[in-house]
Amino acid sequence: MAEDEVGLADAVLLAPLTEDSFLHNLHVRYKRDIIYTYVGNALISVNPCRPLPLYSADLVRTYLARPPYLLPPHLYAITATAYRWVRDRNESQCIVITGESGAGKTEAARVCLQCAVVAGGCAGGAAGGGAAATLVAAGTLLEAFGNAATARNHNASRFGKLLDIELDFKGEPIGGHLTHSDLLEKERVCFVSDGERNFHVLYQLLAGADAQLLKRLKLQRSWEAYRVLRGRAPPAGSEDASPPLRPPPGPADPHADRDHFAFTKAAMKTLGLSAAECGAVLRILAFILKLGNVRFEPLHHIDGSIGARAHHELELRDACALVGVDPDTLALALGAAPDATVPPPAAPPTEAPHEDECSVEEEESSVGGESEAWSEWGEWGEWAALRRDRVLCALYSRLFNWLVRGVNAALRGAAGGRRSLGILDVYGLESLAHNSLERLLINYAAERVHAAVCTLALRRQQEEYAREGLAWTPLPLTDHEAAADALDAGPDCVLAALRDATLRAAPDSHFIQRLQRRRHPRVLPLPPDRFQ
Ligand SMILES: Nc1ncnc2c1ncn2[C@@H]1O[C@H](COP(=O)(O)OP(=O)(O)OP(=O)(O)O)[C@@H](O)[C@H]1O
Repeated sequence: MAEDEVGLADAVLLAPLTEDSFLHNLHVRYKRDIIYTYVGNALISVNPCRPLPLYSADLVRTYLARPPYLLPPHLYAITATAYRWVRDRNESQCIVITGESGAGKTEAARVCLQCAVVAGGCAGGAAGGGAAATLVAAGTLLEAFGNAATARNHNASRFGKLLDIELDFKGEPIGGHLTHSDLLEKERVCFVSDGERNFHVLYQLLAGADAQLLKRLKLQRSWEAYRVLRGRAPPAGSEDASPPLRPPPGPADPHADRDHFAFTKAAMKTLGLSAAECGAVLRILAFILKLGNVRFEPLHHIDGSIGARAHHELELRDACALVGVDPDTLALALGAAPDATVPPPAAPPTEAPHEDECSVEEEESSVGGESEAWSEWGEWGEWAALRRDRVLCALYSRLFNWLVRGVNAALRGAAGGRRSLGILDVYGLESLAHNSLERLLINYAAERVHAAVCTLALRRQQEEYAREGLAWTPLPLTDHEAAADALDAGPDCVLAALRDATLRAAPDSHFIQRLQRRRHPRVLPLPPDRFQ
């Protein structure tokens, strides 16, 4: 049976068009491995969760040569149409990919990029060389540093990105630009939830580095040796190297991390990073792994007060030697005196920053708080651990931004480049039991994109029907815009209240009280420190 005979290739033609008939159509097609279905100009892709023989350079050329309505629905049709508009009409286009986490957005973005690269090759450029190779290398590098295994997706993007591919008048890619939202889920670098993994590159380094490199970086091969990779913190009093409660999910192929390390290194080279820069990147990664292992123990000062001292001092010194930082200065900056001769730093704040920002579970569980002295130490130890985690988050985030700048420098097109073909791959919506500030902002960005898509695809269409006097049953639209407005529009919105509270350095409880006073109809404050 030909593909176009399985269900309907365009759901708009379903009669009656109901939610049930729509889902049934997708299901019928999916059972025959037909994962793509149109809804007018939009394409629905159902994740097959296994490789299908749907992609090839020859097929790209077929879609480039023929109009989309003569061929079955495919991402190539969407990309080829957008590509032709840029090339032939000199109008910039953007392919917007949305869906929840694990839906297949990143894979779809990869397919769109592959299609654009092959199309550029057909236009005269050497596919696989020049800007095309740089674009592919950029994808590989950012996936290594910006993706991680989560409970839902073994390769989840932890940042949103818009890749603009600049085309010349022949349609050949001559450069590009990557915009990322500066919203990398950086807290993952210091704390991984049970059953999840840290950023891929950290495992790749341990699995793929040869013995000499490991030695130079003072690293051990086993990821279990590193707290930031182990996931859940070990129970109180246990050794640092204790196994995780549940091992993080590794890639299906046991050698994948090792093999991907070679791809990541090759991508850095293709993007023009010098050997010295690549070495510095690896040293920073090693520093993160080692500093993450540094814990704190009580330090009794001569004046009777209690402070904190780095427990794994050798690890601290090794880590600092990698990046040229003085370990005593770093220990002091973290609030931990390197030895008793150093005076204790200023008193820790009365209101410690919220655990949302970085978990300190390990230290929390290792301090009993039974005596006054221990509870005092608990505050110090917790504060020092929190600072350590903040350093890790900030460092990784800056490293990531630096890499994105490097990618953009490598992608910079020839002056006077024409319009661009954009591929927007936003974060997937995720609702977890505990949603941190970063997750709130990620979901907020997704709501805004959904709002834009709904406005373009549905609301405007209905307005057009109304203008033309056509009879139709109006579709009830989920109001993504109102959800996003609750966060960012008007003086009563959540983000305005949060900004005020931050500027005043007010504790969480004040922020929640402020939300209570503002009585936003869509925001439910849950004192003392949460809201829905
Ligand atoms: N077209 C496809 N063919 C084969 N497998 C696919 C396809 N799309 C997705 N998958 C599988 O599903 C997994 C999740 O897809 P992907 O990483 O693209 O999701 P996502 O929507 O980008 O998720 P997140 O928002 O968490 O980054 C992929 O790693 C892959 O194994």
